[in-house]
Amino acid sequence: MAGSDDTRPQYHIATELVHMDSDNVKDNYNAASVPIYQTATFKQTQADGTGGEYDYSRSGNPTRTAVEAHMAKIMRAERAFVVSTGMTALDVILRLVKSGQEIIAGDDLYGGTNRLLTYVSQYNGVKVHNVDTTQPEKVAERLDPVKTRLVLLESPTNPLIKIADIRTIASKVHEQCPAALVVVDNTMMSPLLQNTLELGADIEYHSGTKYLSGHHDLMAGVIGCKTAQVADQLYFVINSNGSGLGAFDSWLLLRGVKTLAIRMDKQQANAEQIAEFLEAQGLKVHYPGLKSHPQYELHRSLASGPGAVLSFETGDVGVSERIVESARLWGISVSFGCVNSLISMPCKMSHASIPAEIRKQRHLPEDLIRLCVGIEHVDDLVSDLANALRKAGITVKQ
Ligand SMILES: Cc1ncc(COP(=O)(O)O)c(C=O)c1O
Ligand SMILES: N[C@@H](CCSC[C@H](N)C(=O)O)C(=O)O
Repeated sequence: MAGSDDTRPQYHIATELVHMDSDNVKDNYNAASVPIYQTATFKQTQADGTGGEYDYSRSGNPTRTAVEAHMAKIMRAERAFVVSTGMTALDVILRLVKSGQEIIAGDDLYGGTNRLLTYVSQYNGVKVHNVDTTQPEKVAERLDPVKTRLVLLESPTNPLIKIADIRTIASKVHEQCPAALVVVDNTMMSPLLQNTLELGADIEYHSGTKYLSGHHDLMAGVIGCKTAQVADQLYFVINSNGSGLGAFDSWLLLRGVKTLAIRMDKQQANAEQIAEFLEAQGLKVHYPGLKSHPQYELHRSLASGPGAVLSFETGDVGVSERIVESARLWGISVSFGCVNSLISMPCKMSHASIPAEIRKQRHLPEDLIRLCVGIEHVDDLVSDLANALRKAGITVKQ
Protein backbone atom coordinates (compact mmCIF):
# COMPACT_ATOMS: atom_id res chain seq x y z
CA MET A 1 0.00 0.00 0.00
CA ALA A 2 1.33 3.45 -0.92
CA GLY A 3 2.91 5.41 1.93
CA SER A 4 2.31 2.56 4.40
CA ASP A 5 3.97 2.76 7.80
CA ASP A 6 4.83 -0.65 9.34
CA THR A 7 4.66 0.68 12.92
CA ARG A 8 1.13 2.01 12.55
CA PRO A 9 -1.61 -0.22 14.03
CA GLN A 10 -4.01 -1.81 11.56
CA TYR A 11 -7.45 -0.52 12.53
CA HIS A 12 -10.85 -1.87 11.55
CA ILE A 13 -12.09 -0.39 8.29
CA ALA A 14 -14.84 1.55 10.13
CA THR A 15 -12.06 3.38 11.99
CA GLU A 16 -9.88 3.83 8.91
CA LEU A 17 -12.81 5.42 7.05
CA VAL A 18 -13.08 8.19 9.63
CA HIS A 19 -9.41 8.93 10.20
CA MET A 20 -7.09 10.28 7.53
CA ASP A 21 -3.35 9.74 7.69
CA SER A 22 -2.01 13.15 8.69
CA ASP A 23 0.67 13.22 5.99
CA ASN A 24 -2.11 13.20 3.38
CA VAL A 25 -3.42 16.52 4.65
CA LYS A 26 -0.78 19.20 4.28
CA ASP A 27 -2.18 22.55 5.29
CA ASN A 28 -0.55 25.74 6.61
CA TYR A 29 -3.26 26.35 9.22
CA ASN A 30 -3.93 22.80 10.52
CA ALA A 31 -7.48 22.93 9.21
CA ALA A 32 -9.57 20.13 10.69
CA SER A 33 -11.38 19.60 7.39
CA VAL A 34 -9.33 19.20 4.20
CA PRO A 35 -9.46 22.58 2.39
CA ILE A 36 -11.09 22.86 -1.02
CA TYR A 37 -8.34 24.01 -3.41
CA GLN A 38 -10.69 25.58 -5.94
CA THR A 39 -7.99 26.61 -8.35
CA ALA A 40 -7.15 25.71 -11.94
CA THR A 41 -3.46 26.55 -11.79
CA PHE A 42 -0.65 26.93 -9.23
CA LYS A 43 2.13 29.54 -9.01
CA GLN A 44 5.66 28.29 -9.69
CA THR A 45 8.94 29.75 -8.45
CA GLN A 46 11.23 28.78 -11.33
CA ALA A 47 11.31 30.03 -14.90
CA ASP A 48 11.34 26.42 -16.12
CA GLY A 49 7.85 25.96 -14.67
CA THR A 50 8.94 23.99 -11.60
CA GLY A 51 9.17 24.84 -7.92
CA GLY A 52 5.72 23.79 -6.81
CA GLU A 53 4.22 20.40 -5.96
CA TYR A 54 1.27 21.06 -8.29
CA ASP A 55 1.12 22.98 -11.55
CA TYR A 56 -2.40 22.54 -12.99
CA SER A 57 -5.53 20.91 -11.54
CA ARG A 58 -6.04 18.55 -14.48
CA SER A 59 -2.68 17.02 -13.53
CA GLY A 60 -3.19 17.16 -9.78
CA ASN A 61 -4.96 19.07 -7.03
CA PRO A 62 -4.35 18.84 -3.25
CA THR A 63 -8.02 18.19 -2.38
CA ARG A 64 -8.13 15.42 -4.96
CA THR A 65 -4.82 13.99 -3.69
CA ALA A 66 -6.23 13.87 -0.14
CA VAL A 67 -9.27 11.80 -1.13
CA GLU A 68 -7.18 9.61 -3.45
CA ALA A 69 -4.71 8.78 -0.67
CA HIS A 70 -7.61 8.08 1.70
CA MET A 71 -9.31 5.77 -0.84
CA ALA A 72 -6.01 3.93 -1.53
CA LYS A 73 -5.76 3.21 2.20
CA ILE A 74 -9.40 2.03 2.43
CA MET A 75 -9.15 -0.16 -0.69
CA ARG A 76 -5.64 -1.42 0.22
CA ALA A 77 -4.52 -0.23 -3.18
CA GLU A 78 -1.04 0.79 -4.25
CA ARG A 79 -2.65 3.94 -5.61
CA ALA A 80 -6.19 5.23 -6.12
CA PHE A 81 -7.70 7.83 -8.45
CA VAL A 82 -10.95 9.75 -8.28
CA VAL A 83 -12.62 10.71 -11.56
CA SER A 84 -15.79 12.43 -12.65
CA THR A 85 -18.21 9.44 -12.63
CA GLY A 86 -18.28 5.67 -12.28
CA MET A 87 -18.60 5.36 -16.05
CA THR A 88 -15.53 7.59 -16.45
CA ALA A 89 -13.65 5.15 -14.20
CA LEU A 90 -14.53 2.33 -16.60
CA ASP A 91 -13.75 4.50 -19.62
CA VAL A 92 -10.25 5.26 -18.24
CA ILE A 93 -9.66 1.54 -17.58
CA LEU A 94 -10.85 0.61 -21.08
CA ARG A 95 -8.07 2.81 -22.54
CA LEU A 96 -5.72 -0.04 -21.56
CA VAL A 97 -7.30 -2.22 -24.26
CA LYS A 98 -5.98 -1.99 -27.82
CA SER A 99 -7.70 -2.83 -31.07
CA GLY A 100 -7.57 -6.61 -31.64
CA GLN A 101 -7.59 -7.40 -27.93
CA GLU A 102 -10.52 -8.96 -26.06
CA ILE A 103 -12.59 -8.34 -22.96
CA ILE A 104 -14.54 -10.97 -21.05
CA ALA A 105 -17.46 -9.47 -19.12
CA GLY A 106 -20.62 -10.69 -17.41
CA ASP A 107 -24.00 -11.24 -19.02
CA ASP A 108 -25.73 -9.53 -16.10
CA LEU A 109 -24.18 -6.14 -15.55
CA TYR A 110 -25.12 -2.47 -15.17
CA GLY A 111 -26.81 -1.11 -18.34
CA GLY A 112 -24.34 1.77 -18.74
CA THR A 113 -21.41 -0.66 -18.53
CA ASN A 114 -23.00 -2.76 -21.25
CA ARG A 115 -23.46 0.41 -23.35
CA LEU A 116 -19.79 1.43 -23.03
CA LEU A 117 -18.57 -2.10 -23.79
CA THR A 118 -20.82 -2.17 -26.86
CA TYR A 119 -19.28 1.15 -27.94
CA VAL A 120 -15.69 -0.12 -27.70
CA SER A 121 -16.63 -3.27 -29.58
CA GLN A 122 -18.26 -1.22 -32.37
CA TYR A 123 -15.73 1.62 -32.68
CA ASN A 124 -12.42 0.41 -31.22
CA GLY A 125 -12.01 -3.05 -32.72
CA VAL A 126 -12.22 -4.75 -29.33
CA LYS A 127 -14.08 -8.06 -29.02
CA VAL A 128 -16.31 -8.34 -25.95
CA HIS A 129 -17.48 -11.76 -24.75
CA ASN A 130 -20.46 -11.66 -22.38
CA VAL A 131 -20.53 -14.83 -20.30
CA ASP A 132 -22.24 -16.12 -17.18
CA THR A 133 -19.69 -15.10 -14.53
CA THR A 134 -21.40 -17.24 -11.88
CA GLN A 135 -19.56 -20.12 -13.59
CA PRO A 136 -15.77 -19.65 -13.54
CA GLU A 137 -15.38 -22.29 -16.28
CA LYS A 138 -17.43 -20.11 -18.68
CA VAL A 139 -14.86 -17.34 -18.17
CA ALA A 140 -11.97 -19.82 -18.53
CA GLU A 141 -13.37 -21.09 -21.86
CA ARG A 142 -12.99 -17.60 -23.35
CA LEU A 143 -9.49 -16.88 -22.05
CA ASP A 144 -6.90 -16.38 -24.79
CA PRO A 145 -3.28 -15.92 -23.62
CA VAL A 146 -2.58 -13.54 -26.53
CA LYS A 147 -5.83 -11.62 -26.94
CA THR A 148 -7.50 -11.38 -23.52
CA ARG A 149 -6.69 -8.03 -21.95
CA LEU A 150 -9.46 -7.50 -19.36
CA VAL A 151 -11.82 -9.70 -17.40
CA LEU A 152 -14.53 -7.44 -16.03
CA LEU A 153 -16.66 -8.64 -13.13
CA GLU A 154 -19.51 -7.33 -11.02
CA SER A 155 -20.30 -9.22 -7.82
CA PRO A 156 -23.10 -8.98 -6.85
CA THR A 157 -24.35 -8.16 -10.33
CA ASN A 158 -26.72 -5.29 -11.03
CA PRO A 159 -29.67 -6.05 -11.08
CA LEU A 160 -29.96 -9.85 -10.63
CA ILE A 161 -27.61 -9.94 -7.61
CA LYS A 162 -25.61 -12.92 -8.89
CA ILE A 163 -22.23 -13.72 -7.40
CA ALA A 164 -18.94 -14.23 -9.25
CA ASP A 165 -16.26 -16.30 -7.56
CA ILE A 166 -13.69 -13.51 -7.86
CA ARG A 167 -10.95 -15.52 -6.15
CA THR A 168 -11.21 -18.54 -8.47
CA ILE A 169 -11.68 -16.47 -11.63
CA ALA A 170 -8.70 -14.21 -10.81
CA SER A 171 -6.41 -17.17 -10.22
CA LYS A 172 -7.48 -18.85 -13.49
CA VAL A 173 -6.97 -15.60 -15.42
CA HIS A 174 -3.53 -14.95 -13.97
CA GLU A 175 -2.46 -18.53 -14.56
CA GLN A 176 -3.67 -18.76 -18.17
CA CYS A 177 -3.22 -15.12 -19.28
CA PRO A 178 -0.41 -13.40 -17.33
CA ALA A 179 -0.87 -10.18 -19.33
CA ALA A 180 -4.61 -9.92 -18.62
CA LEU A 181 -6.05 -7.72 -15.87
CA VAL A 182 -8.94 -8.68 -13.61
CA VAL A 183 -11.16 -5.64 -13.04
CA VAL A 184 -14.00 -5.64 -10.53
CA ASP A 185 -16.82 -3.13 -10.27
CA ASN A 186 -17.26 -3.22 -6.47
CA THR A 187 -19.91 -0.49 -6.31
CA MET A 188 -22.64 -2.60 -4.76
CA MET A 189 -20.53 -3.88 -1.87
CA SER A 190 -18.32 -0.83 -1.27
CA PRO A 191 -14.83 -1.36 0.20
CA LEU A 192 -16.46 -1.82 3.60
CA LEU A 193 -17.93 -5.22 2.71
CA GLN A 194 -15.61 -6.58 0.03
CA ASN A 195 -11.97 -6.06 -0.82
CA THR A 196 -11.50 -7.31 -4.35
CA LEU A 197 -7.78 -6.47 -4.60
CA GLU A 198 -7.22 -8.94 -1.77
CA LEU A 199 -9.39 -11.48 -3.61
CA GLY A 200 -7.06 -11.27 -6.62
CA ALA A 201 -8.31 -8.35 -8.72
CA ASP A 202 -5.77 -6.04 -10.37
CA ILE A 203 -8.11 -3.05 -10.50
CA GLU A 204 -11.21 -2.31 -8.40
CA TYR A 205 -13.51 0.52 -9.34
CA HIS A 206 -16.63 2.14 -7.94
CA SER A 207 -19.35 4.50 -8.85
CA GLY A 208 -18.59 6.95 -6.02
CA THR A 209 -22.03 8.37 -6.76
CA LYS A 210 -23.42 5.49 -4.65
CA TYR A 211 -22.37 4.23 -1.19
CA LEU A 212 -19.02 6.02 -0.98
CA SER A 213 -20.67 9.45 -1.01
CA GLY A 214 -24.05 8.25 0.24
CA HIS A 215 -26.28 11.27 -0.33
CA HIS A 216 -26.82 11.52 -4.09
CA ASP A 217 -25.31 14.97 -4.09
CA LEU A 218 -22.39 14.26 -6.42
CA MET A 219 -21.18 12.08 -9.25
CA ALA A 220 -17.78 10.40 -8.89
CA GLY A 221 -15.76 7.36 -9.84
CA VAL A 222 -12.98 5.71 -7.82
CA ILE A 223 -10.26 3.42 -9.18
CA GLY A 224 -7.91 1.41 -6.97
CA CYS A 225 -4.82 -0.25 -8.52
CA LYS A 226 -2.85 -3.16 -7.16
CA THR A 227 0.44 -2.21 -8.83
CA ALA A 228 2.31 1.01 -9.51
CA GLN A 229 2.73 -0.03 -13.13
CA VAL A 230 -1.03 -0.12 -13.81
CA ALA A 231 -1.48 3.05 -11.74
CA ASP A 232 1.07 4.91 -13.89
CA GLN A 233 -0.76 3.87 -17.06
CA LEU A 234 -4.11 5.04 -15.67
CA TYR A 235 -2.67 8.32 -14.37
CA PHE A 236 -1.36 9.02 -17.88
CA VAL A 237 -4.91 8.65 -19.24
CA ILE A 238 -6.51 10.75 -16.48
CA ASN A 239 -4.01 13.58 -16.95
CA SER A 240 -4.37 13.39 -20.72
CA ASN A 241 -8.16 13.40 -20.93
CA GLY A 242 -8.86 15.60 -17.90
CA SER A 243 -11.23 13.18 -16.20
CA GLY A 244 -9.95 13.81 -12.64
CA LEU A 245 -12.60 14.80 -10.10
CA GLY A 246 -12.95 18.53 -9.37
CA ALA A 247 -11.91 19.94 -5.99
CA PHE A 248 -15.40 20.52 -4.59
CA ASP A 249 -16.68 17.07 -5.52
CA SER A 250 -13.47 15.54 -4.14
CA TRP A 251 -14.19 17.28 -0.86
CA LEU A 252 -17.82 16.08 -0.83
CA LEU A 253 -16.69 12.51 -1.56
CA LEU A 254 -14.19 12.65 1.29
CA ARG A 255 -16.87 13.93 3.67
CA GLY A 256 -19.30 11.22 2.56
CA VAL A 257 -16.93 8.29 2.83
CA LYS A 258 -16.28 8.92 6.53
CA THR A 259 -19.84 7.81 7.38
CA LEU A 260 -19.87 4.77 5.06
CA ALA A 261 -19.76 2.19 7.87
CA ILE A 262 -22.61 3.62 9.90
CA ARG A 263 -24.79 4.09 6.81
CA MET A 264 -24.07 0.67 5.31
CA ASP A 265 -24.59 -1.16 8.63
CA LYS A 266 -28.06 0.34 8.99
CA GLN A 267 -28.98 -0.03 5.30
CA GLN A 268 -27.88 -3.66 5.33
CA ALA A 269 -29.78 -4.48 8.54
CA ASN A 270 -32.92 -2.94 6.99
CA ALA A 271 -32.36 -4.82 3.71
CA GLU A 272 -32.12 -8.15 5.52
CA GLN A 273 -35.53 -7.63 7.12
CA ILE A 274 -37.11 -6.42 3.90
CA ALA A 275 -35.76 -9.40 1.94
CA GLU A 276 -37.25 -11.78 4.54
CA PHE A 277 -40.59 -9.94 4.43
CA LEU A 278 -40.77 -10.23 0.62
CA GLU A 279 -39.74 -13.87 0.63
CA ALA A 280 -42.43 -14.61 3.21
CA GLN A 281 -44.96 -13.27 0.66
CA GLY A 282 -43.94 -16.05 -1.75
CA LEU A 283 -42.08 -13.67 -4.10
CA LYS A 284 -38.83 -14.65 -5.84
CA VAL A 285 -36.22 -12.51 -4.09
CA HIS A 286 -32.61 -12.03 -5.20
CA TYR A 287 -30.47 -11.16 -2.19
CA PRO A 288 -27.26 -12.86 -1.00
CA GLY A 289 -28.31 -12.44 2.64
CA LEU A 290 -31.09 -15.01 2.15
CA LYS A 291 -30.22 -18.69 2.61
CA SER A 292 -32.30 -19.37 -0.53
CA HIS A 293 -29.77 -17.44 -2.66
CA PRO A 294 -28.01 -20.12 -4.76
CA GLN A 295 -24.61 -18.62 -3.92
CA TYR A 296 -25.24 -17.71 -0.29
CA GLU A 297 -22.13 -19.55 0.96
CA LEU A 298 -19.91 -18.30 -1.86
CA HIS A 299 -20.89 -14.71 -1.17
CA ARG A 300 -20.12 -15.17 2.53
CA SER A 301 -16.65 -16.38 1.57
CA LEU A 302 -16.00 -13.23 -0.47
CA ALA A 303 -17.68 -10.43 1.47
CA SER A 304 -18.46 -9.56 5.07
CA GLY A 305 -22.14 -8.77 4.38
CA PRO A 306 -24.92 -8.97 1.78
CA GLY A 307 -25.28 -5.20 1.25
CA ALA A 308 -28.46 -3.24 0.77
CA VAL A 309 -29.57 -3.76 -2.84
CA LEU A 310 -32.05 -6.52 -3.65
CA SER A 311 -34.43 -7.34 -6.45
CA PHE A 312 -37.58 -9.40 -6.72
CA GLU A 313 -39.97 -10.75 -9.31
CA THR A 314 -43.76 -10.64 -9.25
CA GLY A 315 -44.41 -12.62 -12.43
CA ASP A 316 -46.32 -9.76 -14.07
CA VAL A 317 -45.06 -6.44 -15.44
CA GLY A 318 -48.37 -4.66 -14.69
CA VAL A 319 -48.33 -5.82 -11.06
CA SER A 320 -44.73 -4.64 -10.71
CA GLU A 321 -45.60 -1.23 -12.16
CA ARG A 322 -48.48 -0.88 -9.70
CA ILE A 323 -46.22 -1.76 -6.77
CA VAL A 324 -43.59 0.78 -7.83
CA GLU A 325 -46.16 3.54 -8.38
CA SER A 326 -48.06 2.79 -5.15
CA ALA A 327 -45.02 3.12 -2.86
CA ARG A 328 -44.85 6.43 -1.02
CA LEU A 329 -41.67 6.25 1.03
CA TRP A 330 -39.72 4.38 -1.64
CA GLY A 331 -38.76 6.97 -4.25
CA ILE A 332 -38.98 5.94 -7.91
CA SER A 333 -35.45 6.62 -8.97
CA VAL A 334 -32.36 5.12 -10.57
CA SER A 335 -29.13 4.80 -8.59
CA PHE A 336 -28.53 3.29 -5.15
CA GLY A 337 -26.37 3.74 -2.07
CA CYS A 338 -28.17 6.83 -0.82
CA VAL A 339 -29.54 7.27 2.72
CA ASN A 340 -33.11 7.25 1.40
CA SER A 341 -34.80 4.16 -0.03
CA LEU A 342 -35.43 3.79 -3.76
CA ILE A 343 -37.55 1.52 -5.93
CA SER A 344 -37.15 0.98 -9.66
CA MET A 345 -37.83 -1.33 -12.59
CA PRO A 346 -34.40 -2.00 -14.13
CA CYS A 347 -35.68 -2.97 -17.60
CA LYS A 348 -37.47 0.38 -17.91
CA MET A 349 -34.91 2.51 -16.09
CA SER A 350 -31.26 1.69 -15.25
CA HIS A 351 -30.99 -1.12 -17.84
CA ALA A 352 -33.25 0.35 -20.54
CA SER A 353 -30.17 1.03 -22.69
CA ILE A 354 -29.73 -2.73 -23.17
CA PRO A 355 -31.83 -3.60 -26.25
CA ALA A 356 -34.99 -5.60 -25.41
CA GLU A 357 -33.86 -8.65 -27.41
CA ILE A 358 -30.54 -8.78 -25.53
CA ARG A 359 -32.33 -8.40 -22.18
CA LYS A 360 -34.46 -11.38 -23.23
CA GLN A 361 -31.44 -13.45 -24.36
CA ARG A 362 -29.79 -12.75 -21.00
CA HIS A 363 -32.94 -13.68 -19.05
CA LEU A 364 -33.40 -10.27 -17.45
CA PRO A 365 -37.03 -10.36 -16.23
CA GLU A 366 -39.09 -7.39 -17.42
CA ASP A 367 -41.14 -7.50 -14.18
CA LEU A 368 -38.03 -7.25 -11.97
CA ILE A 369 -38.25 -4.63 -9.21
CA ARG A 370 -35.02 -3.39 -7.61
CA LEU A 371 -34.97 -2.02 -4.08
CA CYS A 372 -32.13 0.12 -2.76
CA VAL A 373 -32.62 0.22 0.96
CA GLY A 374 -31.94 3.35 2.99
CA ILE A 375 -31.56 4.21 6.67
CA GLU A 376 -35.22 4.95 7.49
CA HIS A 377 -37.01 3.06 10.29
CA VAL A 378 -37.45 -0.45 8.93
CA ASP A 379 -41.07 -0.73 10.15
CA ASP A 380 -42.03 2.25 7.99
CA LEU A 381 -40.28 0.74 4.97
CA VAL A 382 -41.98 -2.65 5.42
CA SER A 383 -45.38 -1.10 6.01
CA ASP A 384 -45.09 1.14 2.93
CA LEU A 385 -44.05 -1.85 0.82
CA ALA A 386 -46.89 -3.96 2.24
CA ASN A 387 -49.39 -1.23 1.28
CA ALA A 388 -47.93 -1.07 -2.22
CA LEU A 389 -48.21 -4.87 -2.61
CA ARG A 390 -51.84 -4.76 -1.44
CA LYS A 391 -52.66 -1.97 -3.88
CA ALA A 392 -51.20 -4.13 -6.65
CA GLY A 393 -53.52 -6.98 -5.65
CA ILE A 394 -51.10 -9.15 -3.63
CA THR A 395 -52.43 -10.59 -0.38
CA VAL A 396 -49.94 -9.69 2.32
CA LYS A 397 -49.02 -12.05 5.20
CA GLN A 398 -47.44 -10.07 8.07
C1 LIG B 1 -22.72 -1.19 -10.71
C2 LIG B 1 -22.54 0.17 -11.34
N1 LIG B 1 -21.33 0.51 -11.81
C3 LIG B 1 -21.10 1.71 -12.37
C4 LIG B 1 -22.11 2.64 -12.49
C5 LIG B 1 -21.80 3.95 -13.15
O1 LIG B 1 -21.66 4.96 -12.18
P1 LIG B 1 -21.96 6.51 -12.47
O2 LIG B 1 -23.43 6.67 -12.57
O3 LIG B 1 -21.35 7.17 -11.30
O4 LIG B 1 -21.31 6.84 -13.74
C6 LIG B 1 -23.39 2.33 -12.00
C7 LIG B 1 -24.52 3.28 -12.08
O5 LIG B 1 -24.57 4.29 -12.66
C8 LIG B 1 -23.61 1.06 -11.43
O6 LIG B 1 -24.80 0.69 -10.98
N1 LIG C 1 -30.32 7.31 -17.72
C1 LIG C 1 -29.16 6.76 -17.08
C2 LIG C 1 -29.56 5.69 -16.12
C3 LIG C 1 -28.61 5.62 -14.97
S1 LIG C 1 -28.81 4.16 -14.00
C4 LIG C 1 -27.86 4.55 -12.55
C5 LIG C 1 -27.45 3.40 -11.70
N2 LIG C 1 -26.28 2.76 -12.17
C6 LIG C 1 -28.47 2.35 -11.46
O1 LIG C 1 -28.19 1.16 -11.63
O2 LIG C 1 -29.57 2.71 -11.01
C7 LIG C 1 -28.25 6.19 -18.15
O3 LIG C 1 -28.66 6.12 -19.32
O4 LIG C 1 -27.10 5.87 -17.88
